[in-house]
This record gives sequence, C-alpha cells and structure tokens, in this order.
Amino acid sequence: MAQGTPVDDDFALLVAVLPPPLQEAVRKLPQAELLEVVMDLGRPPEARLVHGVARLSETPVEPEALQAVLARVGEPGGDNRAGIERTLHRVSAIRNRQGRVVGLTLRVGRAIQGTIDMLRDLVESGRNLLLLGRPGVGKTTKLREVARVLADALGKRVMVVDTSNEIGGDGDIPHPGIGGARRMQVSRPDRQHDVMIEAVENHMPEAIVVDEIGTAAEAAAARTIAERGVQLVATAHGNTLENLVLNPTLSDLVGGVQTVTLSDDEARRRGTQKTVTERKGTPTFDIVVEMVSRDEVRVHRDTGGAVDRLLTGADVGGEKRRQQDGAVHVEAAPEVVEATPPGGRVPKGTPALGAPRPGPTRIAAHAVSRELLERVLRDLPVEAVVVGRPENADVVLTLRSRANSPRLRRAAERVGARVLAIKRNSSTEIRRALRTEFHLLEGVDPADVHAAVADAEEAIQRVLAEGISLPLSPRPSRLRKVQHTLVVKNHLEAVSVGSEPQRHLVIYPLGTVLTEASDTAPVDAEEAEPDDVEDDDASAVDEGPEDAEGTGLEASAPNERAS
Ligand SMILES: Nc1ncnc2c1ncn2[C@@H]1O[C@H](COP(=O)(O)OP(=O)(O)OP(=O)(O)O)[C@@H](O)[C@H]1O
Repeated sequence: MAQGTPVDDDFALLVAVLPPPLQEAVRKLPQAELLEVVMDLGRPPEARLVHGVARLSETPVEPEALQAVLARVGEPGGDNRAGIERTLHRVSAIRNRQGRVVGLTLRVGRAIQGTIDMLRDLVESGRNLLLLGRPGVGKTTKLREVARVLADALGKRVMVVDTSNEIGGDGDIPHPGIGGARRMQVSRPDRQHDVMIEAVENHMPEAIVVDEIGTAAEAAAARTIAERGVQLVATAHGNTLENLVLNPTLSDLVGGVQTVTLSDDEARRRGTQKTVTERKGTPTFDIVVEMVSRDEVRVHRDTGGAVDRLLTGADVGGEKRRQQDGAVHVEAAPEVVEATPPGGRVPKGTPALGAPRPGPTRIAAHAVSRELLERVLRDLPVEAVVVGRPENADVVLTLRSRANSPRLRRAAERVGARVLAIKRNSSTEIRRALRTEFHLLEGVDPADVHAAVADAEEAIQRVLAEGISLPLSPRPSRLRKVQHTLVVKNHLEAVSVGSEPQRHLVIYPLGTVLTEASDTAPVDAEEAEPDDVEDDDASAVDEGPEDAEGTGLEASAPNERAS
C-alpha cells in the first residue's frame, strides 16, 4: 500500500479535460488508485490503476476526442508534455510521423505528505542526494515533498529547476505542493543545464531540486552546483547504482569510471589483471537512493565506497528502508562481502572469458543450488565468488528450463551478465558448465591459459583504443583458440600467422581483416575446427556473437560494460 496523505489532489481538474463519456467512467473508479488515463487512436481508452487496468469505454478513441483534450490543455511543448494549469497533472502526447497527435497519456499528479519520511534524515543532512528508480515509481512525487520539507520545515532557500513543470505544476504560480520553495521554469528541455547554473549564479539558493538529470551537460551542471556548496537533490534515469556506473553519460554523477593499465608489479601486488576499472573522482552525489517501490528504498550513504566495491566485484551493500503503516523500518547495510572467498584464499586460475572487470568473477545461482555451486567452485582452479543476486553477477548459472525467464533475462541484460544454462541441478553439470566458462582445458596448466588470456586482453584494449593491429606472443593452438574467442567477443577480428612453434594471433579492428590481412595471413584453418571443450551443455541462451571457431566455449559475453 502506498504511504502518505494527499495534500491537494486536484482530481476534478484532470477529469474535466476528458471527453464527457470518459469523465463519467473515471469518476466511478477508486480515485486514490488512479495513476493514468491512456487514449490511443482507434483503441478503447483505458485507466491504469495501482492494481491493474480498467477499460473506460468499448468505443475506440477518435481523432476528435484527442483534439478535444488538447484544446483544453494546450499544445504540448518540445518534450511532448503539457500540463493542466494550477495542477500537478501531466499530459504527454504520442505523435505520428507527420507530427499529428495519435495518443495521449494523462498522468495524475499528487502532492503527498509523508512519502519522504524514510529519507528525512538524509534530506536534513544537507548532503547531495540522488534518487534512482524506474519510470512511475514515484521519484517526482518524492522530489516535490523534498522541496517542501527543505523550504518549510528546514527553512532553507530552495530553488526548483522545473523542466516540464512536473514538480511545481503547470502555470506561473507554483503549486502549494512545493511549499515555500521557489521555482524556475525551463523554456526548452535542452536548456535545463543552463537554468541549473543560472539558479546558483543569480538566486543564491541553499538547495536546488531538479528532476531527471539525463545528459552530460546536466551532469556537468550538477557538479558545478555541488562544487559551490549548494545542496543538490535530483533524480536520474536508471534503476540502480550499477546502471549509473555503466552509463558513460551519467557515471560522472557517482564519480565516473576509468580504465587504467597497471605495471606488472602492481598487478601482481593487487592480485588483478593488468587492466582494471577504477573510480575516477569524487561523486557529485554523496548519497544514492535506489527506489525499489514507492515504499521501499535501498540507500547508499557513501556513494564513493559503494562504487569502489562495485568495481572490485564485491557486493555493493546498501541499507534497506521500508515505510509501512506510518512507520519506517531500516535494515542495516548487509555486511560487505569482500571479493575474496572465505578464508581469504584467491584460487589461482583464469578469469571468465571476456570479463572486463578486475577481481574474481561473480557467479549467481538461479534455480540452481548455491551450496552445490560453492562446493564445485572450491575444487576448480578459478577466481570466482558466489553472489546472491543476478544483478550483482558477471555470470548467472541457471537451469535450461528457467533460462528464458523474462525477469532473469532482464536482470542479466541490465548488468551485462552472461547466462549459462545447465540441464540438471547436479554437481557434474555445474562442473562442466564452469570448466567451459573458465576455459579450463584438460591437460593445460591454468597458468598458461591465464597468461594467454591476459596477453589477449591487454592487446584488445589497445586495438580498441588506438584502432591499430597488434600481434600476440606465439601460443599453442588450443590457447590461440581461447584468445580468438576473446577477440570475437570484443567485436574485433584475428588471424593466425607464422608456423609452429612461432604461430601466433594478430588482432585487427573490425572490418579491416580482409583488406589488410588476407594476402599475408590466411585464416588459421585448424582454429576453425571443434575444440577440446569437454562438454557443450552450458549452452548459449543469449544472442551474443557466435563463437567464430565453433568451440562452444562461451555462452555469451555482452562486453558493453564499464570501461
Ligand atoms: N506515495 C504515493 N502515493 C500515491 N500515489 C503516488 C505516490 N507516489 C507516486 N504516486 C503516483 O504515481 C504516479 C507516478 O509518480 P511520479 O510521477 O512521481 O513517478 P516518477 O518516478 O517521477 O515517474 P517518471 O520518471 O515517469 O516521471 C503519479 O500518478 C503519482 O501521483
């Protein structure tokens, strides 16, 4: 159940813009449950409620009905959104290719008191706060109350930068929902960053509230505001801190990430690969709040620490807070799981193919026994830890029958995790899948595989960064295959040249191999043959690039990760 008390619902004003038959249907619905009215040309109009959808009429929406609504709310602006004067409601348009409106979403806006009870201490701390969460989870509603509490309860000079008039409502006089906070409107969405800077420069605010930071310019403006010592409370796209870290445009909000190459000594000292991903600087936002639902959040009070943990592969931690029946329940941050298995032993071996982050590979068990997975891992010479959630994993091990679960696929896609499917929940199956995943080759020393992978990874980074071609050191055929697979996963090309024992791979940028290399370096025929992988049961369930050599070594490896 949603918490909080609506202070000013203005519901009647939203109903009044609808065509009369729909007004009647909407009035019959439970008012507090209504989230949106959806009108799409040629389809029956619908109401979206907290729990489900209600059809408002069997008669499909006609062009005149859309025009009638637009006539009452005014033409939508550059962001295709219009407001209803003196209310917090928002009307968003869908246009056809000629620009004609063919659909409308009318979202009910409400000022609700009590929705930030669980964040109150953070708001009062004066530190910068970033709210994350899926669309519609209630970020703007919370932001509005933050503005009111900062201005009225804490007596601060607050400026709301209100790009679509969503926080302070439509019209020139702000809605009482933001209390005594002042509000700056934004003429066009692409000017939001200018107005953010104007707010600090001209109006001496002690706090700035802004919705939807989504561009590099806005992220830079946020940093400028933070540097001036003005408290910033904002929202951004992305559901979790991890999404933000992986988003090159917005990662600066949480300190940014960079890839650095360590010296051999330093890599050995840290026990990592030579290329590691690190946080670049101080986060703009001290605190990140992931909104799980309206009434549940996960709080990262120390953004920098959480990002560092994420980048080293440890559990990101975070404090779970819930608001229920007027009370706030806080669950302390779970003990941070270091990226080292129990006993502090980091098994020697190779990281999973294509894993671009340093540290042990994180494996989540989904519909597979975690205990069994841990037991199998103990006996394999690999660097890996078992984590609880697919969202924190590099590799998710699941049953074939469950591999296509949309929830699992979404979670894995969000963080770029590979999904490995096995037929049965047995240690034999798990062992086979992991041997394939970590390319443990029968009769080959894991240290040799490790060296071949490290060599290829380093060269791949350079080819990607500099657009050059690079030869690798000579390796036996089985190790060249491992390297070749890694190259393909990174969307590059490679051919083998020379004769044994000097035969080695040359890596090329994508699309250059035919023109540059075909004359001098014939494709390695032996590497087109099936490999010595013991088993192919760890089958691919992702549509990653096909393994060029047909080795079946790898399920899939989305490599668009933090780098
Ligand atoms: N605590 C609450 N109680 C009742 N209704 C709520 C609450 N929080 C949000 N809502 C309603 O849920 C809908 C979505 O809320 P809101 O616009 O704040 O979400 P959002 O996360 O900012 O979405 P978007 O990112 O799409 O702008 C609105 O109709 C709002 O009135």
